[in-house]
Amino acid sequence: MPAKSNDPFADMLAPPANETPAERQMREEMERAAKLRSDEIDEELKKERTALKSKRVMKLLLLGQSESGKSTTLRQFQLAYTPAAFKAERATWRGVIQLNVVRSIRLILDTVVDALDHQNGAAPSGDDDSSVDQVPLNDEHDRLRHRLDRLRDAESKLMAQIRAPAEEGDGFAQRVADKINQDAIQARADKELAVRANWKQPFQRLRLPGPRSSLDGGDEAFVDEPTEIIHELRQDMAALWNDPDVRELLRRRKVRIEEISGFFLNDLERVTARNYFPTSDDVLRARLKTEGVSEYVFQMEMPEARAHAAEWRIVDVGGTRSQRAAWMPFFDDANAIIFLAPISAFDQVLAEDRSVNRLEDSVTLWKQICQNKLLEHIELILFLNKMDILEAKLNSGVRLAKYVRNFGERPNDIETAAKYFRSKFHAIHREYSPQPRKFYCFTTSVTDVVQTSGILAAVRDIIIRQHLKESRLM
Ligand SMILES: Nc1nc2c(ncn2[C@@H]2O[C@H](COP(=O)(O)OP(=O)(O)OP(=O)(O)O)[C@@H](O)[C@H]2O)c(=O)[nH]1
Ligand SMILES: [Mg+2]
Repeated sequence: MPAKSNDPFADMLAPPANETPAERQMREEMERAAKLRSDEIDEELKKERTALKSKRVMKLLLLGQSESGKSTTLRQFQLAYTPAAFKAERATWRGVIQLNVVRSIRLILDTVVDALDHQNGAAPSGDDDSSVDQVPLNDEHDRLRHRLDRLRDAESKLMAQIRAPAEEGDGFAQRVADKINQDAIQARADKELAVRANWKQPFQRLRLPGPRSSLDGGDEAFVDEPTEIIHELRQDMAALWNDPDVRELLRRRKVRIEEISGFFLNDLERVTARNYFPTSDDVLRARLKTEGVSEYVFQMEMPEARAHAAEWRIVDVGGTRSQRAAWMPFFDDANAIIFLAPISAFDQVLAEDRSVNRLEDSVTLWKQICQNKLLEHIELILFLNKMDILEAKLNSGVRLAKYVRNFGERPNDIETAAKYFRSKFHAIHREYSPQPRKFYCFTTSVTDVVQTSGILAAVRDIIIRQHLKESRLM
Protein backbone atom coordinates (compact mmCIF):
# COMPACT_ATOMS: atom_id res chain seq x y z
CA MET A 1 0.00 0.00 0.00
CA PRO A 2 1.56 3.31 -1.04
CA ALA A 3 2.38 5.67 1.78
CA LYS A 4 0.03 8.61 2.29
CA SER A 5 1.55 11.86 0.98
CA ASN A 6 0.90 15.27 2.46
CA ASP A 7 -0.84 16.38 -0.74
CA PRO A 8 -4.60 15.66 -0.59
CA PHE A 9 -5.01 16.19 -4.36
CA ALA A 10 -2.21 13.74 -5.19
CA ASP A 11 -3.91 11.24 -2.89
CA MET A 12 -7.25 11.75 -4.62
CA LEU A 13 -5.74 11.26 -8.07
CA ALA A 14 -3.58 8.29 -7.11
CA PRO A 15 -4.67 4.93 -8.50
CA PRO A 16 -6.73 2.78 -6.14
CA ALA A 17 -4.55 0.73 -3.79
CA ASN A 18 -6.13 -2.63 -4.70
CA GLU A 19 -6.08 -2.13 -8.51
CA THR A 20 -5.89 -5.38 -10.55
CA PRO A 21 -3.58 -5.50 -13.65
CA ALA A 22 -6.66 -5.49 -15.96
CA GLU A 23 -8.10 -2.46 -14.16
CA ARG A 24 -4.77 -0.74 -14.37
CA GLN A 25 -4.51 -1.31 -18.13
CA MET A 26 -8.01 0.09 -18.64
CA ARG A 27 -7.25 3.11 -16.47
CA GLU A 28 -4.04 3.87 -18.31
CA GLU A 29 -5.82 3.63 -21.68
CA MET A 30 -8.51 6.04 -20.50
CA GLU A 31 -5.88 8.43 -19.21
CA ARG A 32 -4.04 8.33 -22.55
CA ALA A 33 -7.27 9.10 -24.44
CA ALA A 34 -8.10 11.94 -22.05
CA LYS A 35 -4.60 13.37 -22.45
CA LEU A 36 -4.93 13.20 -26.23
CA ARG A 37 -8.27 15.04 -26.15
CA SER A 38 -6.88 17.61 -23.72
CA ASP A 39 -3.91 18.27 -26.03
CA GLU A 40 -6.30 18.65 -28.95
CA ILE A 41 -8.35 21.21 -27.05
CA ASP A 42 -5.18 23.12 -26.11
CA GLU A 43 -4.16 23.17 -29.76
CA GLU A 44 -7.60 24.43 -30.85
CA LEU A 45 -7.51 27.18 -28.25
CA LYS A 46 -4.06 28.21 -29.38
CA LYS A 47 -5.20 28.38 -33.00
CA GLU A 48 -8.25 30.40 -32.04
CA ARG A 49 -6.13 32.88 -30.11
CA THR A 50 -3.73 33.30 -33.04
CA ALA A 51 -6.65 33.74 -35.42
CA LEU A 52 -8.19 36.37 -33.19
CA LYS A 53 -4.90 38.19 -32.96
CA SER A 54 -4.47 38.24 -36.72
CA LYS A 55 -8.08 39.25 -37.31
CA ARG A 56 -7.62 42.89 -38.11
CA VAL A 57 -10.53 45.25 -38.02
CA MET A 58 -10.06 48.59 -39.69
CA LYS A 59 -12.50 51.26 -38.72
CA LEU A 60 -13.01 54.25 -40.95
CA LEU A 61 -15.24 57.12 -39.92
CA LEU A 62 -16.93 59.46 -42.39
CA LEU A 63 -17.45 62.92 -40.93
CA GLY A 64 -18.60 66.28 -42.23
CA GLN A 65 -21.64 68.55 -42.27
CA SER A 66 -24.95 67.47 -43.77
CA GLU A 67 -24.84 67.12 -47.57
CA SER A 68 -21.06 67.00 -47.58
CA GLY A 69 -21.08 63.64 -49.40
CA LYS A 70 -20.49 61.10 -46.59
CA SER A 71 -23.16 58.61 -47.62
CA THR A 72 -22.15 59.02 -51.26
CA THR A 73 -18.57 58.13 -50.31
CA LEU A 74 -19.88 55.10 -48.44
CA ARG A 75 -21.81 54.05 -51.57
CA GLN A 76 -18.58 54.42 -53.58
CA PHE A 77 -16.85 52.03 -51.17
CA GLN A 78 -19.71 49.58 -51.64
CA LEU A 79 -19.49 49.91 -55.41
CA ALA A 80 -15.71 49.37 -55.32
CA TYR A 81 -15.52 46.49 -52.84
CA THR A 82 -18.87 44.67 -53.00
CA PRO A 83 -20.10 45.58 -56.51
CA ALA A 84 -22.53 42.67 -56.77
CA ALA A 85 -24.32 43.70 -53.59
CA PHE A 86 -24.32 47.35 -54.70
CA LYS A 87 -25.89 46.42 -58.03
CA ALA A 88 -28.43 44.15 -56.39
CA GLU A 89 -29.59 47.03 -54.25
CA ARG A 90 -30.04 49.56 -57.02
CA ALA A 91 -33.74 48.76 -57.30
CA THR A 92 -34.33 49.93 -53.75
CA TRP A 93 -33.25 53.43 -54.79
CA ARG A 94 -36.03 53.90 -57.33
CA GLY A 95 -38.44 55.35 -54.76
CA VAL A 96 -35.80 57.73 -53.42
CA ILE A 97 -35.03 59.05 -56.90
CA GLN A 98 -38.74 59.43 -57.65
CA LEU A 99 -39.03 61.43 -54.44
CA ASN A 100 -36.06 63.57 -55.45
CA VAL A 101 -37.87 64.35 -58.73
CA VAL A 102 -41.11 65.19 -56.96
CA ARG A 103 -39.24 67.41 -54.52
CA SER A 104 -37.57 69.40 -57.33
CA ILE A 105 -40.92 69.85 -59.08
CA ARG A 106 -42.57 70.90 -55.85
CA LEU A 107 -39.91 73.59 -55.33
CA ILE A 108 -40.62 74.96 -58.80
CA LEU A 109 -44.36 74.80 -58.16
CA ASP A 110 -43.98 76.73 -54.89
CA THR A 111 -42.25 79.50 -56.81
CA VAL A 112 -44.84 79.45 -59.60
CA VAL A 113 -47.77 79.49 -57.16
CA ASP A 114 -46.22 82.38 -55.30
CA ALA A 115 -45.74 84.30 -58.56
CA LEU A 116 -49.32 83.54 -59.65
CA ASP A 117 -50.64 84.72 -56.29
CA HIS A 118 -48.69 87.96 -56.62
CA GLN A 119 -49.98 88.41 -60.13
CA ASN A 120 -53.56 87.89 -58.98
CA GLY A 121 -53.09 90.20 -56.03
CA ALA A 122 -53.61 87.33 -53.61
CA ALA A 123 -50.15 87.43 -52.07
CA PRO A 124 -49.80 88.66 -48.50
CA SER A 125 -48.62 92.25 -48.47
CA GLY A 126 -45.31 93.15 -46.93
CA ASP A 127 -42.86 90.76 -48.65
CA ASP A 128 -42.66 92.82 -51.75
CA ASP A 129 -39.64 93.34 -53.77
CA SER A 130 -41.37 90.87 -56.06
CA SER A 131 -42.11 93.25 -58.90
CA VAL A 132 -38.45 92.87 -59.85
CA ASP A 133 -38.73 89.08 -59.63
CA GLN A 134 -42.05 88.88 -61.39
CA VAL A 135 -42.45 87.20 -64.78
CA PRO A 136 -45.93 87.28 -66.38
CA LEU A 137 -47.48 83.83 -66.16
CA ASN A 138 -50.61 82.73 -68.00
CA ASP A 139 -53.60 80.41 -67.62
CA GLU A 140 -51.63 77.47 -68.94
CA HIS A 141 -49.20 77.81 -66.00
CA ASP A 142 -52.18 77.84 -63.68
CA ARG A 143 -53.66 74.70 -65.29
CA LEU A 144 -50.27 73.01 -65.15
CA ARG A 145 -49.88 73.58 -61.45
CA HIS A 146 -53.37 72.22 -60.77
CA ARG A 147 -52.69 69.10 -62.80
CA LEU A 148 -49.41 68.60 -60.92
CA ASP A 149 -51.24 68.71 -57.61
CA ARG A 150 -51.57 64.94 -57.85
CA LEU A 151 -47.84 64.65 -57.19
CA ARG A 152 -48.60 65.25 -53.53
CA ASP A 153 -50.34 61.92 -53.48
CA ALA A 154 -47.35 60.17 -55.03
CA GLU A 155 -45.05 61.93 -52.59
CA SER A 156 -46.90 60.90 -49.45
CA LYS A 157 -47.18 57.30 -50.68
CA LEU A 158 -43.48 57.13 -51.48
CA MET A 159 -42.60 58.60 -48.08
CA ALA A 160 -44.81 56.04 -46.37
CA GLN A 161 -43.18 53.20 -48.35
CA ILE A 162 -39.67 54.29 -47.50
CA ARG A 163 -40.47 54.91 -43.87
CA ALA A 164 -42.36 51.64 -43.34
CA PRO A 165 -40.95 49.80 -40.33
CA ALA A 166 -38.51 47.11 -41.26
CA GLU A 167 -39.12 43.53 -40.20
CA GLU A 168 -36.59 41.77 -38.08
CA GLY A 169 -34.38 38.99 -39.27
CA ASP A 170 -33.59 40.29 -42.73
CA GLY A 171 -30.07 39.34 -43.81
CA PHE A 172 -29.47 42.82 -45.12
CA ALA A 173 -29.05 44.01 -41.56
CA GLN A 174 -25.74 42.18 -41.43
CA ARG A 175 -24.24 44.58 -43.91
CA VAL A 176 -25.81 47.78 -42.88
CA ALA A 177 -26.35 47.82 -39.15
CA ASP A 178 -28.73 50.29 -37.65
CA LYS A 179 -26.62 51.16 -34.65
CA ILE A 180 -28.33 54.05 -33.01
CA ASN A 181 -31.65 55.68 -32.99
CA GLN A 182 -33.96 52.93 -34.15
CA ASP A 183 -36.86 55.30 -34.41
CA ALA A 184 -35.08 58.22 -35.95
CA ILE A 185 -37.26 58.47 -39.00
CA GLN A 186 -38.34 62.01 -39.26
CA ALA A 187 -39.53 64.50 -41.76
CA ARG A 188 -37.75 67.69 -40.78
CA ALA A 189 -39.07 71.21 -41.02
CA ASP A 190 -37.47 71.46 -44.44
CA LYS A 191 -39.47 68.36 -45.37
CA GLU A 192 -36.39 66.59 -46.61
CA LEU A 193 -36.83 62.89 -46.31
CA ALA A 194 -34.58 61.29 -43.75
CA VAL A 195 -34.50 57.63 -42.89
CA ARG A 196 -32.67 55.30 -40.63
CA ALA A 197 -29.91 53.07 -41.92
CA ASN A 198 -31.98 49.97 -42.70
CA TRP A 199 -34.66 51.75 -44.68
CA LYS A 200 -34.11 49.43 -47.62
CA GLN A 201 -35.56 46.36 -45.96
CA PRO A 202 -39.21 46.86 -46.90
CA PHE A 203 -38.12 47.34 -50.50
CA GLN A 204 -36.48 43.95 -50.64
CA ARG A 205 -39.95 42.50 -51.01
CA LEU A 206 -40.94 44.71 -53.91
CA ARG A 207 -40.49 43.22 -57.32
CA LEU A 208 -38.87 45.79 -59.52
CA PRO A 209 -37.97 45.44 -63.14
CA GLY A 210 -34.36 44.45 -63.50
CA PRO A 211 -32.03 45.90 -66.08
CA ARG A 212 -32.76 44.44 -69.50
CA SER A 213 -30.61 41.38 -68.93
CA SER A 214 -32.39 40.63 -65.67
CA LEU A 215 -31.33 37.21 -64.39
CA ASP A 216 -34.73 36.27 -63.08
CA GLY A 217 -35.99 36.70 -66.61
CA GLY A 218 -38.83 39.00 -65.56
CA ASP A 219 -39.72 41.79 -67.95
CA GLU A 220 -42.84 42.44 -66.01
CA ALA A 221 -42.35 45.71 -64.17
CA PHE A 222 -43.46 46.36 -60.65
CA VAL A 223 -45.61 49.43 -61.14
CA ASP A 224 -46.90 50.77 -57.88
CA GLU A 225 -49.26 53.69 -57.52
CA PRO A 226 -46.63 56.46 -57.14
CA THR A 227 -44.79 55.17 -60.21
CA GLU A 228 -48.05 55.24 -62.16
CA ILE A 229 -48.85 58.81 -61.07
CA ILE A 230 -45.33 60.03 -61.85
CA HIS A 231 -45.44 58.33 -65.23
CA GLU A 232 -48.82 59.88 -66.10
CA LEU A 233 -47.59 63.35 -65.13
CA ARG A 234 -44.25 63.12 -66.93
CA GLN A 235 -45.22 65.44 -69.77
CA ASP A 236 -46.61 68.07 -67.41
CA MET A 237 -43.42 67.92 -65.34
CA ALA A 238 -41.31 68.31 -68.47
CA ALA A 239 -43.52 71.19 -69.66
CA LEU A 240 -43.02 72.97 -66.33
CA TRP A 241 -39.27 72.44 -66.23
CA ASN A 242 -38.74 73.42 -69.87
CA ASP A 243 -41.02 76.45 -69.85
CA PRO A 244 -38.97 79.58 -70.67
CA ASP A 245 -41.12 81.83 -68.41
CA VAL A 246 -40.72 79.47 -65.49
CA ARG A 247 -36.97 79.28 -66.08
CA GLU A 248 -36.79 83.05 -66.13
CA LEU A 249 -38.83 83.28 -62.93
CA LEU A 250 -36.48 80.80 -61.21
CA ARG A 251 -33.46 82.72 -62.44
CA ARG A 252 -34.78 86.03 -61.15
CA ARG A 253 -35.67 84.54 -57.80
CA LYS A 254 -32.29 82.80 -57.59
CA VAL A 255 -33.86 79.36 -57.18
CA ARG A 256 -31.07 77.19 -58.55
CA ILE A 257 -32.82 73.84 -58.83
CA GLU A 258 -29.86 72.25 -60.66
CA GLU A 259 -27.66 72.84 -57.62
CA ILE A 260 -30.00 71.17 -55.17
CA SER A 261 -28.98 67.63 -54.23
CA GLY A 262 -30.90 64.87 -55.97
CA PHE A 263 -31.42 66.78 -59.22
CA PHE A 264 -32.87 64.51 -61.93
CA LEU A 265 -35.00 66.90 -63.99
CA ASN A 266 -32.69 66.68 -66.99
CA ASP A 267 -33.37 62.92 -67.01
CA LEU A 268 -37.14 63.19 -66.63
CA GLU A 269 -38.09 60.93 -69.51
CA ARG A 270 -35.86 58.12 -68.26
CA VAL A 271 -36.60 58.30 -64.54
CA THR A 272 -40.37 58.66 -64.96
CA ALA A 273 -40.62 55.54 -67.16
CA ARG A 274 -42.87 52.82 -65.78
CA ASN A 275 -40.00 50.33 -65.95
CA TYR A 276 -37.31 52.72 -64.70
CA PHE A 277 -34.38 50.94 -63.09
CA PRO A 278 -31.73 53.14 -61.42
CA THR A 279 -28.19 53.03 -62.79
CA SER A 280 -25.14 53.14 -60.48
CA ASP A 281 -24.73 56.81 -61.34
CA ASP A 282 -28.33 57.51 -60.36
CA VAL A 283 -27.76 55.84 -56.98
CA LEU A 284 -24.70 58.02 -56.38
CA ARG A 285 -26.58 61.17 -57.32
CA ALA A 286 -29.68 60.37 -55.27
CA ARG A 287 -30.21 62.34 -52.09
CA LEU A 288 -31.32 60.68 -48.88
CA LYS A 289 -30.41 62.35 -45.62
CA THR A 290 -28.92 60.07 -42.95
CA GLU A 291 -30.46 59.93 -39.48
CA GLY A 292 -28.41 58.15 -36.84
CA VAL A 293 -25.44 56.00 -37.76
CA SER A 294 -24.98 53.23 -40.28
CA GLU A 295 -22.10 50.84 -40.64
CA TYR A 296 -20.88 49.04 -43.75
CA VAL A 297 -18.76 45.96 -43.11
CA PHE A 298 -16.71 44.17 -45.76
CA GLN A 299 -13.52 42.13 -46.14
CA MET A 300 -10.46 43.76 -47.67
CA GLU A 301 -7.50 41.68 -48.79
CA MET A 302 -4.36 42.76 -46.96
CA PRO A 303 -1.27 43.15 -49.14
CA GLU A 304 1.18 41.90 -46.51
CA ALA A 305 -0.66 38.62 -45.94
CA ARG A 306 -2.82 37.67 -48.87
CA ALA A 307 -4.35 34.77 -46.97
CA HIS A 308 -5.89 37.21 -44.53
CA ALA A 309 -8.59 39.63 -45.36
CA ALA A 310 -9.02 42.36 -42.83
CA GLU A 311 -12.50 43.31 -41.83
CA TRP A 312 -13.25 46.91 -42.67
CA ARG A 313 -15.98 48.85 -40.98
CA ILE A 314 -17.01 52.15 -42.47
CA VAL A 315 -19.19 54.26 -40.24
CA ASP A 316 -21.47 56.88 -41.79
CA VAL A 317 -23.17 59.42 -39.56
CA GLY A 318 -25.81 62.10 -39.94
CA GLY A 319 -24.15 65.49 -40.38
CA THR A 320 -26.77 67.99 -39.20
CA ARG A 321 -25.83 69.92 -36.08
CA SER A 322 -28.26 68.08 -33.81
CA GLN A 323 -26.72 64.74 -34.79
CA ARG A 324 -23.08 65.56 -34.19
CA ALA A 325 -23.21 64.52 -30.52
CA ALA A 326 -23.70 60.94 -31.76
CA TRP A 327 -20.25 60.96 -33.43
CA MET A 328 -18.25 60.82 -30.21
CA PRO A 329 -18.70 57.15 -29.25
CA PHE A 330 -17.06 56.18 -32.56
CA PHE A 331 -13.86 58.18 -31.97
CA ASP A 332 -12.36 55.63 -29.58
CA ASP A 333 -11.47 52.79 -31.86
CA ALA A 334 -11.33 54.48 -35.26
CA ASN A 335 -8.22 53.94 -37.41
CA ALA A 336 -8.88 56.84 -39.72
CA ILE A 337 -11.34 59.59 -40.50
CA ILE A 338 -12.37 60.89 -43.87
CA PHE A 339 -13.53 64.44 -43.31
CA LEU A 340 -15.60 65.88 -46.14
CA ALA A 341 -15.72 69.62 -46.71
CA PRO A 342 -18.04 70.56 -49.59
CA ILE A 343 -16.15 73.64 -50.73
CA SER A 344 -18.73 74.50 -53.37
CA ALA A 345 -21.02 75.60 -50.52
CA PHE A 346 -19.15 78.87 -49.87
CA ASP A 347 -22.25 80.87 -50.84
CA GLN A 348 -24.79 78.71 -49.00
CA VAL A 349 -26.19 78.47 -45.48
CA LEU A 350 -26.98 75.44 -43.30
CA ALA A 351 -30.50 74.08 -43.77
CA GLU A 352 -30.78 73.60 -39.99
CA ASP A 353 -29.51 77.10 -39.14
CA ARG A 354 -29.83 79.66 -41.87
CA SER A 355 -27.65 82.14 -40.01
CA VAL A 356 -24.56 79.97 -40.55
CA ASN A 357 -22.52 79.93 -43.74
CA ARG A 358 -21.80 76.33 -44.81
CA LEU A 359 -18.12 76.91 -45.51
CA GLU A 360 -17.63 78.52 -42.11
CA ASP A 361 -19.37 75.57 -40.49
CA SER A 362 -17.03 73.14 -42.29
CA VAL A 363 -13.98 75.10 -41.18
CA THR A 364 -15.16 75.15 -37.55
CA LEU A 365 -15.85 71.42 -37.63
CA TRP A 366 -12.43 70.74 -39.16
CA LYS A 367 -10.78 72.70 -36.35
CA GLN A 368 -12.70 70.70 -33.75
CA ILE A 369 -11.73 67.39 -35.32
CA CYS A 370 -8.06 68.41 -35.68
CA GLN A 371 -7.73 69.49 -32.06
CA ASN A 372 -9.71 66.63 -30.48
CA LYS A 373 -7.40 64.76 -28.08
CA LEU A 374 -9.24 61.48 -28.61
CA LEU A 375 -8.29 61.65 -32.27
CA GLU A 376 -4.68 62.76 -31.96
CA HIS A 377 -3.24 59.42 -33.17
CA ILE A 378 -5.77 58.93 -35.92
CA GLU A 379 -5.09 59.56 -39.59
CA LEU A 380 -7.16 62.47 -40.84
CA ILE A 381 -7.91 62.41 -44.53
CA LEU A 382 -9.52 65.52 -45.95
CA PHE A 383 -11.79 65.46 -49.01
CA LEU A 384 -12.34 68.92 -50.48
CA ASN A 385 -15.54 67.73 -52.10
CA LYS A 386 -18.03 68.86 -54.74
CA MET A 387 -15.26 70.17 -56.97
CA ASP A 388 -17.51 69.72 -60.03
CA ILE A 389 -20.13 72.02 -58.52
CA LEU A 390 -17.46 74.52 -57.45
CA GLU A 391 -16.09 74.60 -60.97
CA ALA A 392 -19.53 75.11 -62.54
CA LYS A 393 -20.28 77.85 -60.02
CA LEU A 394 -17.05 79.75 -60.65
CA ASN A 395 -17.48 79.35 -64.42
CA SER A 396 -21.00 80.74 -64.20
CA GLY A 397 -19.53 83.97 -62.81
CA VAL A 398 -20.07 83.60 -59.05
CA ARG A 399 -17.09 85.34 -57.46
CA LEU A 400 -15.46 83.51 -54.57
CA ALA A 401 -13.93 86.73 -53.20
CA LYS A 402 -17.42 88.12 -52.59
CA TYR A 403 -17.96 85.42 -49.95
CA VAL A 404 -14.36 84.73 -48.88
CA ARG A 405 -12.79 88.16 -48.51
CA ASN A 406 -9.23 86.87 -48.12
CA PHE A 407 -9.38 85.27 -51.54
CA GLY A 408 -8.83 88.83 -52.74
CA GLU A 409 -7.76 89.50 -56.29
CA ARG A 410 -6.75 85.94 -57.11
CA PRO A 411 -8.09 84.53 -60.40
CA ASN A 412 -11.61 83.15 -59.96
CA ASP A 413 -10.80 79.72 -61.38
CA ILE A 414 -11.01 76.19 -60.03
CA GLU A 415 -7.24 75.57 -59.74
CA THR A 416 -6.62 78.76 -57.77
CA ALA A 417 -9.67 78.18 -55.58
CA ALA A 418 -8.67 74.55 -54.84
CA LYS A 419 -5.13 75.60 -53.98
CA TYR A 420 -6.43 78.34 -51.71
CA PHE A 421 -8.79 76.02 -49.80
CA ARG A 422 -6.13 73.36 -49.51
CA SER A 423 -3.67 75.75 -47.89
CA LYS A 424 -6.35 77.12 -45.52
CA PHE A 425 -7.35 73.66 -44.30
CA HIS A 426 -3.69 72.63 -44.07
CA ALA A 427 -2.88 75.63 -41.88
CA ILE A 428 -5.67 74.68 -39.46
CA HIS A 429 -4.46 71.08 -39.43
CA ARG A 430 -0.94 72.23 -38.59
CA GLU A 431 -2.00 74.71 -35.95
CA TYR A 432 -4.67 72.68 -34.16
CA SER A 433 -3.35 69.08 -34.19
CA PRO A 434 -2.16 68.26 -30.62
CA GLN A 435 1.01 66.78 -32.16
CA PRO A 436 2.43 66.91 -35.68
CA ARG A 437 0.82 64.54 -38.18
CA LYS A 438 0.76 64.10 -41.90
CA PHE A 439 -1.74 66.12 -43.93
CA TYR A 440 -3.64 64.01 -46.45
CA CYS A 441 -5.88 66.00 -48.76
CA PHE A 442 -7.76 65.11 -51.93
CA THR A 443 -9.87 67.30 -54.18
CA THR A 444 -12.90 65.17 -54.99
CA SER A 445 -16.25 64.88 -56.70
CA VAL A 446 -17.49 61.76 -54.99
CA THR A 447 -20.33 61.28 -57.45
CA ASP A 448 -17.67 60.57 -60.09
CA VAL A 449 -17.00 56.81 -60.10
CA VAL A 450 -13.73 56.75 -62.02
CA GLN A 451 -12.03 59.57 -60.12
CA THR A 452 -13.28 58.37 -56.76
CA SER A 453 -12.21 54.73 -57.19
CA GLY A 454 -8.60 55.91 -57.58
CA ILE A 455 -8.89 58.09 -54.49
CA LEU A 456 -10.42 55.27 -52.44
CA ALA A 457 -7.49 53.04 -53.37
CA ALA A 458 -5.10 55.75 -52.15
CA VAL A 459 -7.09 56.08 -48.92
CA ARG A 460 -6.93 52.30 -48.42
CA ASP A 461 -3.13 52.39 -48.80
CA ILE A 462 -2.76 55.26 -46.31
CA ILE A 463 -4.78 53.35 -43.72
CA ILE A 464 -3.00 50.06 -44.29
CA ARG A 465 0.42 51.73 -44.12
CA GLN A 466 -0.52 53.35 -40.83
CA HIS A 467 -1.81 50.06 -39.48
CA LEU A 468 1.44 48.29 -40.39
CA LYS A 469 3.44 51.01 -38.71
CA GLU A 470 1.38 50.67 -35.56
CA SER A 471 1.58 46.88 -35.48
CA ARG A 472 5.38 47.07 -35.76
CA LEU A 473 5.44 49.44 -32.81
CA MET A 474 3.31 47.13 -30.69
N1 LIG B 1 -22.32 67.00 -58.03
C1 LIG B 1 -21.92 66.45 -56.88
N2 LIG B 1 -22.84 65.99 -56.02
C2 LIG B 1 -22.39 65.43 -54.87
C3 LIG B 1 -21.03 65.31 -54.56
N3 LIG B 1 -20.92 64.70 -53.36
C4 LIG B 1 -22.17 64.44 -52.96
N4 LIG B 1 -23.07 64.87 -53.87
C5 LIG B 1 -24.53 64.81 -53.78
O1 LIG B 1 -24.90 65.58 -52.67
C6 LIG B 1 -26.00 65.00 -52.01
C7 LIG B 1 -25.68 64.85 -50.55
O2 LIG B 1 -24.70 63.85 -50.36
P1 LIG B 1 -24.80 62.83 -49.16
O3 LIG B 1 -23.71 61.83 -49.40
O4 LIG B 1 -26.18 62.35 -48.99
O5 LIG B 1 -24.42 63.78 -47.95
P2 LIG B 1 -24.20 63.37 -46.41
O6 LIG B 1 -22.93 64.00 -46.00
O7 LIG B 1 -24.34 61.92 -46.23
O8 LIG B 1 -25.42 64.15 -45.74
P3 LIG B 1 -26.21 63.78 -44.36
O9 LIG B 1 -26.65 62.36 -44.47
O10 LIG B 1 -27.35 64.74 -44.32
O11 LIG B 1 -25.24 64.01 -43.25
C8 LIG B 1 -26.30 63.69 -52.74
O12 LIG B 1 -27.39 63.91 -53.62
C9 LIG B 1 -25.04 63.41 -53.52
O13 LIG B 1 -25.31 62.73 -54.71
C10 LIG B 1 -20.08 65.82 -55.50
O14 LIG B 1 -18.86 65.79 -55.30
N5 LIG B 1 -20.59 66.38 -56.63
MG1 LIG C 1 -25.69 60.77 -45.25
